[in-house]
Amino acid sequence: MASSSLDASSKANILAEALPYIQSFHSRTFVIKYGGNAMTDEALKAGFARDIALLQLVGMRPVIVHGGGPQITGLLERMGVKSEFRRGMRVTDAQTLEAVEMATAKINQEIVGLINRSGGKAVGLSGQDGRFIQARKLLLPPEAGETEPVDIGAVGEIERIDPEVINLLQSRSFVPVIMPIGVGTDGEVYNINADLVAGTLARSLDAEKLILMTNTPGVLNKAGKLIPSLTLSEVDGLVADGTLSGGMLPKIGSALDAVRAGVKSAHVIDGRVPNALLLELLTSEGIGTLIRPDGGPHFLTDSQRYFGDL
Ligand SMILES: Nc1ncnc2c1ncn2[C@@H]1O[C@H](COP(=O)(O)OP(=O)(O)O)[C@@H](O)[C@H]1O
Ligand SMILES: CC(=O)N[C@@H](CCC(=O)OP(=O)(O)O)C(=O)O
Repeated sequence: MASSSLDASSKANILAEALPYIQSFHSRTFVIKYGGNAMTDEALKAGFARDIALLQLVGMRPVIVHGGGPQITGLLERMGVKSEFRRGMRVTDAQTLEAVEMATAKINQEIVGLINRSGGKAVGLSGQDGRFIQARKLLLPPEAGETEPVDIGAVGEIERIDPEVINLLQSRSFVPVIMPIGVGTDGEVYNINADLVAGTLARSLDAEKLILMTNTPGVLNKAGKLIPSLTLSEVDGLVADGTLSGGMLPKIGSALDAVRAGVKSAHVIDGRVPNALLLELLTSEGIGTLIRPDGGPHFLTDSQRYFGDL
């Protein structure tokens, strides 16, 4: 946010602008999804960790859910395995699941380490810890030409999130850093899209905001221009006319589910912008796309409907 080239008065103005946000967001929970596509650069990752440490130190309660899609794909390539996706979900056989666990665990510890080195207090966990992300096998509803639901292996959908372990960590001022792995009733391990974990978690924790950090300036219109603000009902049209596609669909589905469930707003922001989080949370401008309620018709009744609509 502040650059060393700024004079003292500009720096003071920036701090003064941040103050009301720091006051009103004190003790509030922010679920931040850190997408694999936003963490390609080491300096950016370190900057993200510093921003998280700063938010924690001023009394806010960030909770991080990270992805790792490109990193998982990279590891599989090195193992000589080609990645396959169905409707945005990775087809996950036993070998792929192993790679998902390895790659996401590595990212998890890297983020935890960077936050801790920046003066924050972070703890890494997967949905297996305390069984807090309870999942079941996801079967994709049949589309045109298909008669049966589609089985894509060990991919999970969330049955329930038990927020107890997160509440406990937050009560002791730790920042939870969560990898997108869920557990079934018999201990089966599931690979879950990280956007879906973040959206459900934001609902369970009654978060102030859900912030989705990715590799685009926000939600773009057909001409490629940033849409600064969207209401729930406006999103329907963007899905119907194909403006939103691919990785943006689970993101928007999660954002809408969260906002409909009472999270005050969701934001899609560009994680490649230095200090993107601070700009979004502590300045009047904000960046990216804000998604907010409108009292209009609801998009997506549940994640099943999202999968069915693809
Ligand atoms: N209307 C849209 N606006 C912005 N991005 C879009 C849109 N429709 C599709 N996308 C795609 O969604 C991608 C972000 O999702 P994804 O690749 O899954 O990122 P992440 O790893 O951060 O979850 C963008 O890079 C872009 O290719
Ligand atoms: C089921 C499924 O597709 N899971 C994702 C989990 C990681 C993820 O969501 O990473 P990003 O947020 O970086 O895309 C995967 O295997 O790629």
